[in-house]
Amino acid sequence: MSRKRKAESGEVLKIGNKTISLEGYLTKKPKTATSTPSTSTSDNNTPVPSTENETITKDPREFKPSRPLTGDPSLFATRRALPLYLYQDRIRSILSKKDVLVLVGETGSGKSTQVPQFLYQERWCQRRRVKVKTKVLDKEGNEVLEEGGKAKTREETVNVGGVIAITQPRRVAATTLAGRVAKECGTPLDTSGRGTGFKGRGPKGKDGKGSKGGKEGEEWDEENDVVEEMGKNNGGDEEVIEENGNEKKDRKDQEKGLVGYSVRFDHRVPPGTKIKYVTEGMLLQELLRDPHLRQYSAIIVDEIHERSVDVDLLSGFLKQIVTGDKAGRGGIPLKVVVMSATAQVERIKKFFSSDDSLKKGTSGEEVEYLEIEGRQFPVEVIYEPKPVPDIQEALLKTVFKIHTQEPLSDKHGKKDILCFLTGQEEIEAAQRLIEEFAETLDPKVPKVKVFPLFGQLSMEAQHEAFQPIKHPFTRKIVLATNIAETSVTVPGVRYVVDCGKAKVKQYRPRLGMESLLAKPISKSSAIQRTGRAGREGPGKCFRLYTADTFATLPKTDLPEILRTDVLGAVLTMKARGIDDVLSFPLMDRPELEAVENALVHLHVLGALGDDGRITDTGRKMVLFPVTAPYARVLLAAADPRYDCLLEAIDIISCITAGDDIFMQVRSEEDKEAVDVYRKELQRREGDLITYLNTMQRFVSTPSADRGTFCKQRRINVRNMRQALNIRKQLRSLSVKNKMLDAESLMPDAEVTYQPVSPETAERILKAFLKGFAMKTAVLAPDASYVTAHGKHVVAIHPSSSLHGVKREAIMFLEHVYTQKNYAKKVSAIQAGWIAEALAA
Ligand SMILES: Nc1ncnc2c1ncn2[C@@H]1O[C@H](COP(=O)(O)OP(=O)(O)OP(=O)(O)O)[C@@H](O)[C@H]1O
Repeated sequence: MSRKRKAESGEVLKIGNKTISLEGYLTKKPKTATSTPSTSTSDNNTPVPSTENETITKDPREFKPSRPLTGDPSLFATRRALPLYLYQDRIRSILSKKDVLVLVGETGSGKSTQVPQFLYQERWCQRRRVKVKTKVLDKEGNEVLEEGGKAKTREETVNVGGVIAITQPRRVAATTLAGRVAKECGTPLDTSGRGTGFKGRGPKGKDGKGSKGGKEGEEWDEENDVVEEMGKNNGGDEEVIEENGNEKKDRKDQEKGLVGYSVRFDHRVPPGTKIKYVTEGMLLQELLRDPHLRQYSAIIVDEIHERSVDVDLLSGFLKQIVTGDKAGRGGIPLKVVVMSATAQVERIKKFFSSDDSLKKGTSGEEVEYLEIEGRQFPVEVIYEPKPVPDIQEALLKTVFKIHTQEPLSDKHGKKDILCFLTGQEEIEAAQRLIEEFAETLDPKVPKVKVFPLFGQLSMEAQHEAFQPIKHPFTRKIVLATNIAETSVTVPGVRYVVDCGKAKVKQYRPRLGMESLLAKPISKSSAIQRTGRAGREGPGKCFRLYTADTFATLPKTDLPEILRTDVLGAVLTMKARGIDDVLSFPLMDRPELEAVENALVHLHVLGALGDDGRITDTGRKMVLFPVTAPYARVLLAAADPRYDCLLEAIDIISCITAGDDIFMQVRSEEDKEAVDVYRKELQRREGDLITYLNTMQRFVSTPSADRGTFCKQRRINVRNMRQALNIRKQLRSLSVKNKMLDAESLMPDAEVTYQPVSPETAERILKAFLKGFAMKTAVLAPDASYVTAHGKHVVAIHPSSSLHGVKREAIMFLEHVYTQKNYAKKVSAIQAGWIAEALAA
C-alpha cells in the first residue's frame, strides 16, 4: 500500500514532520506463512480471555490515557506507537485490585520499557512509613527465644515501597534497557559499562585505572555501589513520599534520575530512582539481606520463559511473599508482574496462586492475565529450502546476499544485521571470514563493520555493538550468542540471521560434571530471535534451517534448573533459612541426585554443617557476588594459615572479568613476538599464579605505559579494566566484612613489582584448593590425568600454560566438555594437598 493510501486509511500516524507506520496493530493481520508465528499463546495454544471485558481503543489518536506521557518529548511518538501504549490504563486498573499480573505480548510490543513507566506514579507505588515486628537475632544470626520458646520480637518503623524492580536474565539487557528508559524519562544514564570503579578521573586518571565512568561532574562512587550491594536500603533518598505524592516531588525526582540499574559488579542507582533494572541474580542477593523486599512496591519479572535457575528461585521467593502474611512489609502487598512473549500462562497462574485457593479449586483467581494484541512492525521469515550442510558457509552467503541486495537504510532508519551463532569460537571465526570477504568487495558496495557480542566479553565491549555506527556508507553486522535473544534492542538492526542452534549447559549428576554443547534451539527461542528484527521498522529473519526443521523444534527449552548444577541455588535457599530445600516452591523440581550432589559439595566447602544447616562460613560466602567455590577461596585466603587475600582477589578478578584477559594470537609471526613478552609473565605453578603475576606487573606499571604493556602481551585492555573494577569491589567487600584492614589497601601507584615467592604461591594454591578440591586430577601411570572425584580422564586445554606438561597432580577451576573432557585454568599441585584441603 502506498504511503498516501496508508495515510488515508489511517495506517500511519503523523506527529510533526514524522510519519510512523501503524501497520500491524491497527488491524490484527491474518497470519501468513511468511509472517512471524503468533507468540502469544497459553499452554494449550488458545489465548486465555481476561476476566474483565473492558474494550481497548484501537487508535492511539483517540486514546487519552489517565496519565499523559512525561519525559523526553522527542520519544513520545515512538512510545505512543507501541501496542502496549493503549493498554496502560487497563494495566493500572488491574494492579490497583490484584497483586499478580501475567502479561503476554509479542516481542517489541513495549513490555520491558513501558510497564514500569505506567506504574511508578501509582498510589500503591509510593513509599510508606510503617511499623513492623522484627525477630531479634543474636550475633550469629540465630533467633533469640523468649521464655516458652517463642521468637523474641521488637517493633520497628521502616520504609516500605517506592521502587519498581524489573528483572532481566542478562546484564546487557538490564543495562541497555535502563539506558533506554532513562532516556525516555528525560534523565539520561551512562550505561557504557566503563563506569563503575573509575571515579570519573578521565582516561589518564590519577589512579591510572582507565577511562572515566559517569558523565562530567557525576560522582559515581564505587564505595557507595558496594554499600548498596551489601544491603543498604537504596534506590531512593530518605525522603518519605506521602500518600498523596504530589507533582512537585515527582519533578524533583526527575531531576535526580528516575531510572537505575544494578548488575553484578556494576551499579548505577542515582538518588530518587523509582525504576530499577536488575539481573535476577542481583535481586536474589537483595533477598538475602531483605527477605521482604521492603524497598520495592512491585517486582516485574521479565522474560520468564527463559526459566533460568535464578528466575525459578526468585519466583519461589516471590510466591512466598505474595501468598504469605504481609507482616514483614507492614501489611503492604508486593505487586508482581510476570511478562513474556511466549509464557506458559496457565502454569504461571497456578504457581502464583495461594495453596489455599488451589485447595478450594479456584486456582488463579488472585492472578490476572492480560494478552496484548499486535506487534510494532512485521517481520518476514525466510527459511532455507533444504538443510544446509555448512552453517558458516550459509551464514556468509546470507549476510552478503543481504548486504549486496538490500538498501543500507530506509525511512525507519539504518538496516543493520544481527546474526545468532552458538559461541565465542564460532563468532570469532565468522568475524574473520566476513572481514576477509568484505575486503574483496567492489568499492561501490558499502563497507561492513563487525561487532562480536557474547557473555564473556567485557561490558564495555558488549556495549559497542549497541552504538550507532559512525562511518558513513557502512553497515553494522553484530555476531551474537543467545545473549541478544531476548529483551534487547540492538539499534539499527532490521535483519536477523539465525543459525538455529545455541550452546547449552548440561549437568550430568551421575558424573558430577557439566558439558557445554551446541543444540537446536526451541520454537520459543526462534521467535525471540526473529523479534529482534522488527523493533525499529519492518524486518526480515533468515532462518538457516528449513520450515520442516522449525516444525520439529521443541516448543520451549528445558528449564535450566533441570539441566545445570544447582550448587548456588541450594546455597541461596539455605542462606534464606530454607532448611528443607525439597519443599521450597519451584515450578519444576531438579533431580534428587542433583540436589544431593549440591548438598554434599556445600558440605565439602564447609558452607553446611553435619546437620545440613548453613554454617557461619556459608553465611559469609553468600555475601560475595561470586560463585560458591570462589567465595570459599576468599574466606580461606583471609585465614592466617594462608594469608593471601589480596593475591586471591587479584586472581579471581582476572578470571571473572569476562573473556580471558590473554587474547588469542593467530598469526605465527605475531605469536613469536608476543610469546617473548608473555613468557615473562608465565609461572611454572600454572595459570593462577600467571594471572597474579600479570595483575601485579600491570598495576606496578606507570599508567602512561599500561597500554603498551597490554599491547605487547596481547592482553585485552577492556577486560583488564573490568578486572581492576572487580578487584576494587572485592577489596571493599573484604574490608567491610572485616577480612582486610583498610590500611592494608596500598594505592597501586606505590606498589613495586615483586614476584611472589614459591612459598607464597604454595599458600595461594592451597587456599584455592579449599574451593576447588573437587576439581583436581592426579597423573595416572599411563600419563593421563584422572579426576580425584569421579575418576574421569581430563586433558589440559590448549589455552592453559600447562598444556602438554606432566605434573604429579593438577587443580582446574573450569571444566568443559566439547570434543574432549577439558580442564581449564590449571595449576600444578601436589597430590597430598588435596587430602589436606578436604580435612577440616
Ligand atoms: N535501546 C533501545 N534503543 C532504541 N530503541 C529501543 C531500545 N530499547 C527499546 N527500544 C524501542 O522500544 C520498543 C519496545 O521495546 P521493549 O523492550 O519494551 O519491548 P518488549 O515487548 O519488552 O520486547 P521483548 O519481549 O522482545 O523484550 C522496541 O521495539 C524499540 O522500538
